[in-house]
Amino acid sequence: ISTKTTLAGFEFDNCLMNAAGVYCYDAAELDQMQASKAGTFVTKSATLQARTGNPEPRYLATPLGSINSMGLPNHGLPYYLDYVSQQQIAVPNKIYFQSITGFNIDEDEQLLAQITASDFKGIVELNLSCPNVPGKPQTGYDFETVERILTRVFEVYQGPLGIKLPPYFDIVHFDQMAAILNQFPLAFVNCVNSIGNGLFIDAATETVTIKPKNGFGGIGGDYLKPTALANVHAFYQRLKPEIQIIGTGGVKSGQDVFEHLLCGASMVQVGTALQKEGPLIFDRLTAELKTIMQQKGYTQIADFQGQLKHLD
Ligand SMILES: C=Cc1c(C(=O)O)[nH]c(=O)[nH]c1=O
Repeated sequence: ISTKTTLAGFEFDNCLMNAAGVYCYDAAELDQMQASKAGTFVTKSATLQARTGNPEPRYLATPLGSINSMGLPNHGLPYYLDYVSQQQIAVPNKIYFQSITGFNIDEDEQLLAQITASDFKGIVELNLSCPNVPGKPQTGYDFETVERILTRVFEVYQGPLGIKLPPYFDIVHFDQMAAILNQFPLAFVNCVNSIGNGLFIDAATETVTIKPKNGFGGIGGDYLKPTALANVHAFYQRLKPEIQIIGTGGVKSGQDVFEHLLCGASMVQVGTALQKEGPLIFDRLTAELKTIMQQKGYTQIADFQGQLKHLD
């Protein structure tokens, strides 16, 4: 039974990896991802300059998931390009993901120019959905800006590239966004980032639980899964077949992985549960997925990928 997958023309030994932002901030965390059963890793979204991020407390694990307002803390793009460059030598024949996010279209272009000038051979994940930079709107909810950014991106960058989207909650938005994305040679669309600006409070102390933005932060975990599956399936149904789907959101069991694949994902990312359990989670998720496949008589992901049945 194989859980390998293909994305952007590359084969990965396992269809599981981390979600950007989790276990990918520095070399120590990325080394743990590299040593895990994950098929590959994505770096923390990188900006032109290193950032310390928002004041703490800025992350809280909750019984059903997590809330975060990290504020894009990262070591800056050169740090991650150096790390991936080393890994491309240390562990060759493996493709890595570099997440990037600019604060405007010119910064996106500068980030991509740095990647082009480097020896990076992997896949770029352009984050259009960071909900936690005060005063910065969710690019993914501004359709005209998304179209403008993608037009510029594909004018300047020739390598494999996909985007990380926020969750959408309206069928019309799936239609409008898919119509925009189908114009571009995207390798993939990653659905979804956290649900922006949720609020988790402590009734005992009558207080919010994270400091930034008066306690408002991105929501992950169990709360997110139905929305994540809907976004995966909606874009799987609407996008041209050349644009694959990465499924992210609410994955903490082999069944959750199976559901994302059934909805149309080609790769599945793990965030909140990885943060809680650590990289050994990939051993457990892989084993649980294989058990489900075996019970159903499947030997490879292609046997069931995207084949969610509707009620006619
Ligand atoms: C890159 C910023 C993000 C952050 C963050 O750094 O606050 N948190 C998220 O849940 N999603 C993001 O995309």
